[in-house]
Amino acid sequence: MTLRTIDSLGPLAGKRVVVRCDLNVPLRDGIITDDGRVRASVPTLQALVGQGARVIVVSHLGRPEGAPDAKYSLAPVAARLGELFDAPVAFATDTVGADASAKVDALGDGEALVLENLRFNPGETSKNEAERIAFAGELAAFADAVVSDGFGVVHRKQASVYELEQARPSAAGLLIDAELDVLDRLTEKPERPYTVVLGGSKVSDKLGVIAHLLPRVDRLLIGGGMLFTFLAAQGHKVGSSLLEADQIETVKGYLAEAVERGVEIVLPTDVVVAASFSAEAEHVVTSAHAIEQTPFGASGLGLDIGPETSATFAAHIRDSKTVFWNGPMGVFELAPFAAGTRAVAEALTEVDGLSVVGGGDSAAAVRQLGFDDDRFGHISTGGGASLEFLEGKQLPGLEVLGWQ
Ligand SMILES: Nc1ncnc2c1ncn2[C@@H]1O[C@H](COP(=O)(O)OP(=O)(O)OP(=O)(O)O)[C@@H](O)[C@H]1O
Ligand SMILES: O=C(O)[C@H](O)COP(=O)(O)O
Repeated sequence: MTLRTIDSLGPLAGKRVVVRCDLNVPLRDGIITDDGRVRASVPTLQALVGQGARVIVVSHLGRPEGAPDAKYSLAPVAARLGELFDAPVAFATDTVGADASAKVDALGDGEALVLENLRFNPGETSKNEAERIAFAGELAAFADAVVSDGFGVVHRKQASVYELEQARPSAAGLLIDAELDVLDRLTEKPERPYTVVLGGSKVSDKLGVIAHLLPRVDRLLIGGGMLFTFLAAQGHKVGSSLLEADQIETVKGYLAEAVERGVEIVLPTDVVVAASFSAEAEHVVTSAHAIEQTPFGASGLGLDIGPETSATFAAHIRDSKTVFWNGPMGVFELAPFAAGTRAVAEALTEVDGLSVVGGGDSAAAVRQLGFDDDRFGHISTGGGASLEFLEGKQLPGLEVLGWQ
């Protein structure tokens, strides 16, 4: 089955439409450092406003713990949307409280309103279905119809992604549709060699994906925070680098399975190790097998892949016909640790085939490092979501929209 489209909702002029976007953008001191996800949301919102709908935008930002937390406010995002949009964009300081109700009531045809962060409410991410249904019901009270367009979050069974869509007539927005168009090409007979590059810091989320990718890909290149769990699985010490100690046995299993399947898992041979987590920190390039033998000993932190690894990864990428990359190779936000991410991005731009970058921070990284979007086949707004889609999993946020 294919996705239900906005047209299936009938005429929307004068109707209140709640639109679930993924406006989870990187912020530094309250300033948006990459507005890619906001820009990606605009076509759907503009189409709805253009029809005279009353548009109520909902999203999460970061991982607040079910209560208001000023550093995760969507206020800067609402302001940015206002700049990108040809219509006034209001902002409610709560999600389903008095301010939201008053502003929803005041919304005119063809106007837009952003509600405060969904995750300030415990019902959004609750493991308890009844609590999610109750919160979805409060959101649904604002809606005649629901449009789901937060591709980056479709892998989450959360109230606004799954239960809300069942509480009102719902359809997929233009972004989800466009994302699936490209990602489908990666699941249906990708041209080979097919390489997946994994990095980033959501290590436990992404390690789980590897088991499902092994039967599908030819090569996995491992960088970023997750590389240290692989090195530890090979018996190497990793100093104070990011490590998921409880995943070491699982990773040993992946390494063995990869050998059986003839899939190459390519691990770094050198890394950049720093004395502390700071742009000014003293740092050295060292063998990936001697991380604790730098002057920083066991307190050394691996913050990037080294130059030899960058060259190896770049060669594997250039030699592929299909490449999917999720997760920066290092802490690219700090200039001394951005080289690995830059090298991988550069190589992706040289792929003779389809190259896809997925993930909020990965997309932010390539733009921050000066690469134009059009140098890649596609920049997906979903990191974890794209990976789980590529695994061939049924994702809750797509299932409720009719996708099978
Ligand atoms: N060696 C490392 N140690 C610590 N953090 C790292 C390391 N390498 C990369 N990172 C961090 O990983 C973060 C991005 O990881 P993340 O898994 O969130 O990627 P993503 O592209 O945003 O995917 P998603 O959309 O799923 O969030 C960056 O902030 C970067 O600094
Ligand atoms: O950044 C993402 O991958 C999405 O916005 C989902 O965020 P989450 O991993 O906190 O659910």
